[in-house]
Amino acid sequence: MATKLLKEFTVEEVAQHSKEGNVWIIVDAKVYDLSRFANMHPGGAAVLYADSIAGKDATQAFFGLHRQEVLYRPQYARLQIGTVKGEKSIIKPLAADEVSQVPYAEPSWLSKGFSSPYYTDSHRRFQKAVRNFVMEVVYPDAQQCEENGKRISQDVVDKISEMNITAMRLGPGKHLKGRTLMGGVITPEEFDHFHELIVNFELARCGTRGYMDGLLAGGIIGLPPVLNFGSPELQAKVVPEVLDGKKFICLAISEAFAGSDVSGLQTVAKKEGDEWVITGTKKWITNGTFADYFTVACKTENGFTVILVPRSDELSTKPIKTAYSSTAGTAFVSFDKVRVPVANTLGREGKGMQVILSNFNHERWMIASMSLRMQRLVVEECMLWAQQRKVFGKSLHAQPVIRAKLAAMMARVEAAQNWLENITHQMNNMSYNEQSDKLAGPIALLKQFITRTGRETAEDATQVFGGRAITKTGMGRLIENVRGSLNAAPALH
Ligand code: HEM
Repeated sequence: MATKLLKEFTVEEVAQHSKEGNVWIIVDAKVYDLSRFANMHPGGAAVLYADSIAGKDATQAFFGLHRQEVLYRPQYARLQIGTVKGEKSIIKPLAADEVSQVPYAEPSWLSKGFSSPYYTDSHRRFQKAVRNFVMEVVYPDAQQCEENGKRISQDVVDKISEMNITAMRLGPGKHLKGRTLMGGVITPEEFDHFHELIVNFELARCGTRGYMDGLLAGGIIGLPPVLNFGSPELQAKVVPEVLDGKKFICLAISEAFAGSDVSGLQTVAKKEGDEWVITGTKKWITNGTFADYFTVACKTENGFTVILVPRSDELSTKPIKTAYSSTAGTAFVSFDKVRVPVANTLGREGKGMQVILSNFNHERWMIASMSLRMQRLVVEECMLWAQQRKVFGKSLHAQPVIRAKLAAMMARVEAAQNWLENITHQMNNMSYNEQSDKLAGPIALLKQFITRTGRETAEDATQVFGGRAITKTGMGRLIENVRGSLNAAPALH
């Protein structure tokens, strides 16, 4: 709504409208006519007729109870009928690519006056482009799917494929060759693991944990074995289909019989001529409900073998209800004598454990980075809420107990960020094999640390937000959503 076209009212004029059926209020120098809305107000009509609210400046009361974005939703924005004469609004919505001014809401390299040895102009250009894209294209879909549990919309898949976001989430490498990244804002040759970290961070800012996995996370962990261990023919067919968003792939390792104990897997592949015949089940398979390909760890005669299995009549998936939104597409997968060519073997027969373990590094690094960015989002939410919310006559922010919690949250994200950036720098300077050899330990420790700090941050945020931290709407919406994933970030397969 263009503010300048609206009428100006004096405070006295607004005060004339303070009764049931005729109630105006002021919020941040804007005048709202709530006469007809009152009966539909989610917080009830009565609160709007209170002497301290009706016909008055209700800015403080409003921001003590609502998210700022409430006022930007079209159905509420149109309740504004004017502005207050001689007063100016202070609160402005952030532009899509704008950096938050809330302390510690952004990694320090994005904050004014800070420098970093890791990020160049290329990363800065790239970060702006990715944030803009995520806020405009991904964020709205994320909010919707998180709520209704539907899988990511194909329109968003097409757009992220056009930007080559799925390809970039696999890290730097040959799969980027000839691809235009974020409309050409950087070249494939420039792209490194810090660019990739930026993609993970910006996506995680959607603050929707189910959708984050639904956002083709299955492919981020399911495609690398094809890229690194598949035959050239298999790669030529499968990689473009997946990176262009035409087909979906997931990683199928965990079973009801064996989760983290990979060596306990019971899905069996038996060779018959030039085919594998696969029988067994897989559980907790992220994106499995809509995947076209399954990167499957199987027990074979001489150890473990990883095999690429296309969906077929003998392969069935059913959704598993989990703690987070079903938009993630978490599946139980059954293989009933599924036949696939031996040419679909990824890596050497009997050497599947190497394929599985080398894949874990990148997966853990990705999960750690997304979890950390969500923790920073929680810091931002808590800081905003602590400023807005008044209790015992002062803002939450002025209460020592709350300040101590905020400080602890900030210290944790800063510590983890520094460690993560150091490891990312090592990844930039090591080959895939060197990373497998040298970084398995550091990355596993980092993930353990970040998921642990997530738990502590979730607990602190719950105390800061009180009962709101367990409601799916309103002020505590984000805290409620991320609580589960911060509490525990298991593997995705
Ligand atoms: C432009 C005016 C207003 C609009 C558009 C509006 C809209 C909303 C919405 C959408 C909610 C649901 C929760 C959320 O999404 O944040 C809500 C809740 C609520 N609103 Fe308002 N509201 C307005 C003004 C006020 C005012 C002036 C008060 C004053 C006391 C108030 C008190 C409440 C309360 C108590 C709740 C329930 C909060 C909770 O459960 O935590 N609202 N309002």
